[in-house]
Amino acid sequence: MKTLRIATRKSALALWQANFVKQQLLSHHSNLTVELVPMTSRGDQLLDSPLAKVGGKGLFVKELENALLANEADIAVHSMKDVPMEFPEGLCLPVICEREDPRDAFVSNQYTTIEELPEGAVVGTSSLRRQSQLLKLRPDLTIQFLRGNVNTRLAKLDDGQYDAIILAAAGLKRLEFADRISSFISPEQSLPAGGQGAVGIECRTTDEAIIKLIAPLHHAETALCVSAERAMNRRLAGGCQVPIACFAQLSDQQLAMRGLVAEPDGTHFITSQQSQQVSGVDDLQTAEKLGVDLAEDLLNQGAGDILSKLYQ
Ligand SMILES: NCc1[nH]cc(CCC(=O)O)c1CC(=O)O
Repeated sequence: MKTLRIATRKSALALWQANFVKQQLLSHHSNLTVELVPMTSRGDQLLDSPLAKVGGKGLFVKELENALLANEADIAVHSMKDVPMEFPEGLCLPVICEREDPRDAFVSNQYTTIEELPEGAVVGTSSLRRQSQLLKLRPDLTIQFLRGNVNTRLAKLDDGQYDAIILAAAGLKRLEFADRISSFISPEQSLPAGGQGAVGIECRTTDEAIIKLIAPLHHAETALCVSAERAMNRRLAGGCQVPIACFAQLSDQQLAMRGLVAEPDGTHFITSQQSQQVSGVDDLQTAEKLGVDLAEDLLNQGAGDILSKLYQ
């Protein structure tokens, strides 16, 4: 076939992910040529306002989806955590690659762990999910707004504006900043966002040849876990940046999942934990049911009240 065009955002992490997909494709198809089509998303332009206020996470994928629909690119590479629950007509996401470390990471130039931070220390994050879980552990901390790509956030930490910041371990590892990680935060202390650490590939639904071409990059176990997580988010309508967290893991045909909805100030937490036997890594139906059941358990415990207050 002709050159395969990959739509990508221009941030270092997005380019890393697009190049990763490119290299994987080249290793499976020796005669293929692949080209990146870098573009700026609205999410990248509006770096000074909280994502929830500027329209949620669809902002990172919309421009790339428009490029696919306009046939200016053939596939788009996304962080699954930024991908909304519904796809525009004509597009699908048939491939989810193997997950990198799903945990949040604590990054500081002076302190090793959250526990070690002095009373009233300033921690940078703009994620209500991270904020609520930090404040639950340490109600004395001051959470300060921090957005921008991974490199910008590290530079702001080094500027001395924060005592520590929280970032996804996956992004730091991929950009070779693993040495900046002071400690990994366990999922029990900071439950990740659905899809965190996983990269997905979106394309046109009718492009059968392309769907076949990218199929070898699919990692069924990751897709199973991420499907459960996305099903929970969809049931909670957790499209925007809200304090919703979940994490699914497969071991011996048993898919185990934890989920939570929290008050941003960390005073009220609703959590649920469930598991389901799956028939295999392709048992997406059971995975999605697990996600929905978990969401319904959270709603039965009152998660709807927290969420509707936030959406107002
Ligand atoms: N919201 C931005 C975003 N989207 C994906 C990642 C990290 C990498 C990943 O989850 O795959 C990040 C940065 C962060 O949360 O620190």
